[in-house]
Amino acid sequence: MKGVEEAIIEVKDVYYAYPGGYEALRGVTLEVRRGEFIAIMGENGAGKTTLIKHFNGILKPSKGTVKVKGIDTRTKSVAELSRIVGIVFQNPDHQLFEETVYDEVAFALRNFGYSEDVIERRVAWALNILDLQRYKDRSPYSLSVGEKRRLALASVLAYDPEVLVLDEPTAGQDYLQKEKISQTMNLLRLMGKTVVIVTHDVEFVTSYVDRIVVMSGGKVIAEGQPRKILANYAVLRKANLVPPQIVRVARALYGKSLLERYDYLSPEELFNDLRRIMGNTR
Ligand SMILES: Nc1ncnc2c1ncn2[C@@H]1O[C@H](COP(=O)(O)OP(=O)(O)OP(=O)(O)O)[C@@H](O)[C@H]1O
Repeated sequence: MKGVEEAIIEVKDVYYAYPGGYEALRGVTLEVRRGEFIAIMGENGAGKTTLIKHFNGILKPSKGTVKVKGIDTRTKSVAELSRIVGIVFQNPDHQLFEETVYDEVAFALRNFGYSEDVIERRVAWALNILDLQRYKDRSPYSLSVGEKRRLALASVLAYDPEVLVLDEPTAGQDYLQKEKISQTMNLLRLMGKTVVIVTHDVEFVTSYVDRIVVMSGGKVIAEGQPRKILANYAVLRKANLVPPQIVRVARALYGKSLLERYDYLSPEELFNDLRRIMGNTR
């Protein structure tokens, strides 16, 4: 897909030092293309959250540039950029302000001046998708952590930004709710959205992303298709990531040297390949 879609976010040689002086980004260059799903992975403290905070201008680079739809983020307010790039942060408590779940999801829509009937439809749609409709009259603070995280996602989904950035979307979700998040990913794909997911969840990314960007020590240390990155033990080790189960099975079967050749991402791929090798067509 390289070179075909236009870049919607362009990060060019960005350095960022927090006020205390700690340099959390040390020369990051990255392009996110329209309609692409990418995962940013890396060990704790690698700089992932610091990087995504540059996407809607909460943080501005100390050096280098970040452009959103060709516009330098230094020239726009966070409110303006947030209409294009909606971020769902790791800690939902920082994003919930309203008295009811309904009002929480309606908040941005009211700010953007939508009519009440459009707001009502959009809120119901987003709450349904994330299995929160039954809580619509409750206080956001009465929800569990997993529910609060889904509520923060519903709020961003409802106002329909072009790019959605999700920081650890599957953390704290049980199996069923993880499925809800997965369905939401499929929906976003159908809607042609651009999605950036920050995650440590190697199993989750195998199904949803076109490209993985691996960060370590404030730098991008590798990027590429999931099947290449997730079979690269050296990169994964550097980023404190455990390879997906299927990669571990393939390594146990074929050994380290053949892992590049047998870069399965699902049990079905491995099974079909085994059938092919064994000549079993039943
Ligand atoms: N407000 C701050 N002031 C000073 N240093 C900070 C601040 N916020 C983050 N840092 C530091 O910057 C580095 C990068 O942090 P960041 O939150 O971007 O990492 P991360 O890759 O998102 O980690 P995690 O996987 O734990 O969420 C860390 O060493 C962190 O301690």
